[in-house]
Amino acid sequence: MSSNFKLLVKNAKQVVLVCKNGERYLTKDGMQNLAVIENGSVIIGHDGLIKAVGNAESIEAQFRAAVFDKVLDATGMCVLPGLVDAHTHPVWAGDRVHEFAMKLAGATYMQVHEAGGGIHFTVSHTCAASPESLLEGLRGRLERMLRAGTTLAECKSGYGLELHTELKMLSVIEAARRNMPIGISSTYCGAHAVPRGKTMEEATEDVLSVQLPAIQKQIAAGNLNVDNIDVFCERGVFDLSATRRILQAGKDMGLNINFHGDELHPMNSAQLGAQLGALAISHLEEVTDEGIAAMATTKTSAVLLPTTAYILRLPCPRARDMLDAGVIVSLGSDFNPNAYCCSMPLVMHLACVTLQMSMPEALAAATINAAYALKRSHSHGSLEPTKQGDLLIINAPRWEHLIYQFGSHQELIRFVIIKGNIVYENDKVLDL
Ligand SMILES: N=CN[C@@H](CCC(=O)O)C(=O)O
Ligand SMILES: [Zn+2]
Repeated sequence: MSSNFKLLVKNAKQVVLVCKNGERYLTKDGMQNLAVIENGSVIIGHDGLIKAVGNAESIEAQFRAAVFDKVLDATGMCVLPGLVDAHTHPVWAGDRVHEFAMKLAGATYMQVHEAGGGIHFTVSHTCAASPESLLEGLRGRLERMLRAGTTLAECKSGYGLELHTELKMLSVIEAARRNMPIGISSTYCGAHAVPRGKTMEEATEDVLSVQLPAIQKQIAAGNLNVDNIDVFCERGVFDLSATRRILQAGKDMGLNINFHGDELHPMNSAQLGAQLGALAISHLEEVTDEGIAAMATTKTSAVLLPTTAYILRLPCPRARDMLDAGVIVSLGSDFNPNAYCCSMPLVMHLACVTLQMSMPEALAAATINAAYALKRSHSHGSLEPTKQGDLLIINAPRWEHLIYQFGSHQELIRFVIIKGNIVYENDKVLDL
């Protein structure tokens, strides 16, 4: 007999929907009061979409006669939406463990960068690497993210800074997008640093008249999907006017504006992003009150990256002020050779402890709001009928354990499911 549905996850102690009325993002009280069903079940169809989610008894009564390809009994466990990582740099060669030692000894991020290390070090290794080896590295990192519960990740280029290597990175991201189960939002970040030997003006011209047109051609030919445009808007990197020109050119090509701003110095990046209709701005450690107000008005998401302030010992972004102002706060791992963290559960933990977010706020920021920052919240970020069937099953009696037990996602996550398919199963999870 042919089955009616792909998957039934039944009898979970809690099913965290996050939201249940089709909200595209959450702010203020909405982030504090997440939708949670006690003793719930979820059904996913053959098309990979959620067909029903609700109280276990009523789902049982309603679908008594249905046939499922697979049934998972989640008794004693909790179901959460797949996590969304709104900011990563996962394509590169050459680690920077030696720089970690320098920074621990007192060097700042910009001192390392200006001495030819940092992004420049990664650029020289990435330029020299073959696409095959970059793809192998990317695959391992995305698998690590997936095992930590990430089912949709933003992935940036930006360690090429010239056309050939930027295209190589975007093609590697495209290959992962076509062949791996994890969802990917692809970002062109050719203006991640000013290449050695060039001025900012020359680098800006190269992005505008060489790189962007060539990328546009590849998109039109169906060889690449690129979703977002990014610039590192920072003193000594790209100033406000160069950032504006590049972001506007990307927007004119149909890309979403999603860029690095106000990280090390107040640059008025948030105000610029709001003026340009940016979907999201990342970092914001140095955002001003005016910047916060502008982002709240234009519904530009603030992608906060607690690993950056932690590892560089920077002042933390003012998450509470942003939340109180009604900014759509989301979270990302900022995975890169400077901040080697693939784990959104750990990022949520840091957000709670170092940014003073509550656990529901952190989960909303790592699901529906991160999906909003990638323009995917119509299909991702909550467990609601018609959305993609991406979820985690954790072996704990309350969902908050995923944040509370920091560094323990390997012990907690029992299943990761994407489009109703089990993409990771951990049968070593024991009752703790
Ligand atoms: N700040 C700029 N870009 C990255 C760091 C990239 C790197 O150091 O390689 C970030 O988001 O933290
Ligand atoms: Zn970054």
